[in-house]
Amino acid sequence: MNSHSAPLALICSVPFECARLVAALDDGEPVVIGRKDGWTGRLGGTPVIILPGGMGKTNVAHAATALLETRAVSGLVGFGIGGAYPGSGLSLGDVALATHAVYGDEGVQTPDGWIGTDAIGIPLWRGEAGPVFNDFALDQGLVDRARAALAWSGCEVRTGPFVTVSACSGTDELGRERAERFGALCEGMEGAALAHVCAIYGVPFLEVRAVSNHVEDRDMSRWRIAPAVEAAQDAVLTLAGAWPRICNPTPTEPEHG
Ligand SMILES: O=C(O)c1cccc(C(=O)CC[C@H]2O[C@@H](n3cnc4c(=O)[nH]cnc43)[C@H](O)[C@@H]2O)c1
Repeated sequence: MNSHSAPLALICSVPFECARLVAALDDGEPVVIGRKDGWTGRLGGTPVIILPGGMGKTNVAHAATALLETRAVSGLVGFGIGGAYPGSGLSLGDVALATHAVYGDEGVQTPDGWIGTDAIGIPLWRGEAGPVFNDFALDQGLVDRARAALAWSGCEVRTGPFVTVSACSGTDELGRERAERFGALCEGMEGAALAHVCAIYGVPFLEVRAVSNHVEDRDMSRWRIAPAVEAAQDAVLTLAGAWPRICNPTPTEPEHG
């Protein structure tokens, strides 16, 4: 199987984030990957593997590694719900695409505050483009084509850095701090780990999230999980259907970066 006919991997955190995609599969079949339950099939004509890896970095890194060690894929989309940072311009239910997947709390907590792995001097990954510390820059051309496909389907999305945290930012202060430090739109608990594993395996990667909550002093009564779950899956359906165009730039199309 060459990489163009290989399936697109779709990895989320918790099973409710992918339930409607699973229901929409053509020729859907259950599959077990890395001892986790997933599904194969087609969405919008594109072969896909849907795998809810579990919440957090370790779970999705395990799921992605188990998948990429055993199957060829044409790309991997990490998706789900997320918290919008202050100043992002994002509202509940809005969809955003990552330009960078940034580890937001890998590093050192000092008396003067948090510093990243660059301060330690040990990169998390050494790619062809050099050492990567906390910030995995995604393929700008891939992101641009994904955004265009979403816009064409009527879904205008913001693009910008996404932060991945182990401990959710449940205070106004931490939300402002992380938004400013990383110039980020939103946060989740998985994306950078998926970007990291995809960098190791040389797999094209996108992260798409829909806003379930604002990052603020924790108040679960203000979260709107169900509409965000729907919006994220709508976006993934569009990306899956457009995937042949997203992953294969036409020869005349200018590439960024
Ligand atoms: O109870 C809490 O305070 C809480 C904190 C973070 C996430 C949850 C969830 O129930 C959802 C798990 C899932 O959602 C993503 N997510 C959504 N909003 C945020 C956020 O503001 N910060 C970090 N992660 C978020 C995350 O990727 C999880 O997989 C409950």
